[in-house]
Parts: sequence; C-alpha cells; structure tokens
Amino acid sequence: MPPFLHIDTLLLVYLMAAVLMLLVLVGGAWQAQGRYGLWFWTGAFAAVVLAQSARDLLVFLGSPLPLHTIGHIGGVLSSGLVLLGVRAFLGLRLYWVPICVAMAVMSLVSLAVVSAGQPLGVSLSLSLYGAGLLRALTLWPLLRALKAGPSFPLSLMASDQMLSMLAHWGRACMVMPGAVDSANQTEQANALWLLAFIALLLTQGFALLLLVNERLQQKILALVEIDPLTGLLNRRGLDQRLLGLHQRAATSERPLQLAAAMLDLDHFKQINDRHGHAVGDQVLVELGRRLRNHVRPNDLAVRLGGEEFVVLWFDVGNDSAVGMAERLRQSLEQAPFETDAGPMRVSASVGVASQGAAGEPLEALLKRADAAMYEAKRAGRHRVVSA
Ligand SMILES: Nc1nc2c(ncn2[C@@H]2O[C@H](COP(=O)(O)OP(=O)(O)OP(=O)(O)O)[C@@H](O)[C@H]2O)c(=O)[nH]1
Repeated sequence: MPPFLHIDTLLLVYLMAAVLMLLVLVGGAWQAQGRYGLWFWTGAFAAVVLAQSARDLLVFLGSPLPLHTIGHIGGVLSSGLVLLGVRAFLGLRLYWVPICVAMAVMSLVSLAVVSAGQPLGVSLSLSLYGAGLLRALTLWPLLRALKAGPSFPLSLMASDQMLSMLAHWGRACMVMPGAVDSANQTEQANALWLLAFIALLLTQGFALLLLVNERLQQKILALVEIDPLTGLLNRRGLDQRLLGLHQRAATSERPLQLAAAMLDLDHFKQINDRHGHAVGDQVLVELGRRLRNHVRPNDLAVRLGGEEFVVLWFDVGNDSAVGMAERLRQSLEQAPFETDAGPMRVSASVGVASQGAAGEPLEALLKRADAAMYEAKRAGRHRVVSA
C-alpha cells in the first residue's frame, strides 16, 4: 500500500481538512453574523475536529475504552448539526428539540454498548447507522428545494448528503463485528473508506461555500432588479425577465405576445404637496401591493419610475387587455388607500397597447401604451384608452 494511504496519514488529512473548513466557516459565520445557519455548520466541523483530536489524545493517554467512543459521538453530532444547518439555510422550521434528543440518544447508545462490554466496532456501527439516518433527514429538504428550481450548489450538496448517507450505512455494515468476513477489515479497505469520508467532508464544505455564494448573488440581483419602495420589479428587472422570456420563446413554436397597460396616478403631486412625501410613499406602496395581488404569477407588474407603473400580460389579445386594464383601474378607485393622513381616494389613467404583430420591440410597445396613457390624461383622467 502506498505510504500516503496509511491510516495514520489519512486520519491526519481528515483532521486537517476539517480544521481548514472550520477556520473558513468561523470567519464566514462571523462576517455573515450567523445568517444562513452558518453557526450550525461551524459546529458540525468543530464536532469533527474536537472529537477526532480528543479521541487521539485519550488513546495516547491509555484512557478506558468507553471514552474512545468520543470519535463515534463526534460523527453523530456533526451529522445532526449539518441537518440543523441545512434546515436553517433553507429557512425551514428547525425541530431542534427532536433533533437534539435524537443526537443525545444515539451518543448515549454508542457509549453504553462499550460500557456494557461490547467491542468498539458495535458502538461505531450503531453510531454510523444513526449518522446515516441524520444524513437521510438532511437529504429530504434538499431534494424538495431542488424541485423548486435547478441549482448547481444545491445539487452538489444533495449528492454529497446522499453519498454520505450511503457511505455511513455501508461502513456501518462493514464494521459490525462478525457481520462480514475479515477481508473487508484489511487496512487497505479501511484506508479506502477513510479516503471516501475525506472526499465527502471536503465536498460538503465546498458545496456550502457555493450555496452561500449563490444566495448572496441572488440577494444582490434582487437589490438591483427590485424597486425597494414597492417591492415590484424595476425597469432593469423587467428587461432581464423579458430577455429570458424572449430567449425561451425563440426556441419554442409560439412567439411571445405581450399586452402592456401603462398606469399613472392622477394628481399625485397634490398628495405629496398636501400631505408630504411620506404619505405619497404610502400611496405608492399600497398601489404596488394592489398591482401584485391583481396580476397572475406569470404576468409582470413593474414600477418604471416615479408614479408610473406598467403591467404586462402574456398571450392576451387587445380586447381582453382593455377589459383587464379597466378592472384594474376600478379596483384602485373602489377602495380608499389607507395612509397616515387617513383614507385617500386615488385614481389612475391607463394606456393599453398590445403587440399586434409578434416581435414588436418592447420599447415600441411601451411607447404606444405611454401615448395612450397621455391621451387618457388629456381626455379627463381616471379612464382607460387603447392605443
Ligand atoms: N412620494 C413620492 N413621490 C414621488 C416619487 N417619485 C415621484 N414622485 C412625485 O410624483 C409627482 C408626479 O407629478 P406629476 O408628474 O406632475 O403628475 P401628477 O401630479 O400625478 O399629475 P397627472 O399625472 O398629470 O395627473 C411629483 O410630485 C414627484 O415628486 C416617490 O418615490 N415618492
């Protein structure tokens, strides 16, 4: 066997890999103020490092056999903390009481069997079965999150947890005394198992870093593409969505057909002048909320700037668009807007245009809708005009 495959060398590599990940995570968790469940992840790597070092020290000091199970307990704690870390990262309920109870029971069983005179292999096997179970529980929410949309870091983490689960259970079968023939217990086989666990540990750490990176990128994109006051898409967000939709439409049989309703509040300046900018902002926030509630998930509601909004409907003809715009306009006028200056009646002028010929540039469509909206203003406001 090559010298680098010696168990002692590999154990050291395993420890060093865990220390490396721990250091990266302590820094990351500190900087992120514990967001994304990073303290749980830090705990998971710390459990590996502490348990492994403590075990080596106890063996060196010749301490009683039951205490050597600390290494097995470390594996269970690490898997439990990874489970909590994944749940915290995904924003799920932690269920930390049942998870902690499960970890405690598994640790006690691991300790008790050796105290009762059973060989260390039994304790190791049982703790590996337990840790594998915790990995299976970790895999479940990851797979559910993947169903919502593809993500390379999530896939990597899910694959790592699945392989980790299988590795824990596979190893548990191998180390149970008498369960398999002794050929599986050679130093070479042990070294290969250890190599697999090192690879899984490193993959887990890197998958986590990629996950956090992806989450931060999503946050930055949201800041750039979402209007902070109303929570609606801004112009840049609209362009990005349409770019994606056009790319998808280019590969499908059906061309993208849009209808736009350009909406501008009437005499909004008076609200600002009479009641102040803060009340004006409250009106805009409420308008954003109503637009969001009004459009279907596939349609887009956008704040283009100031008090100018646009709603985009997909695969809707001009007549339907005019009808929908009229219902939208009436829904704004029907119920007063609640503000700090009391309930306020608000009306809007709306211009509607639809892409007669497929492929009309968005800019041209919005221009026609805008012209129709100004026509509505000229005709006396609070009405819908079709381009
Ligand atoms: N409170 C608040 N006001 C804004 C915001 N953005 C633009 N405004 C105001 O919106 C008002 C727009 O006024 P005008 O373009 O004259 O339009 P209007 O008073 O609604 O009159 P018509 O559109 O002709 O009916 C200006 O007073 C802007 O200061 C914002 O984010 N918050």
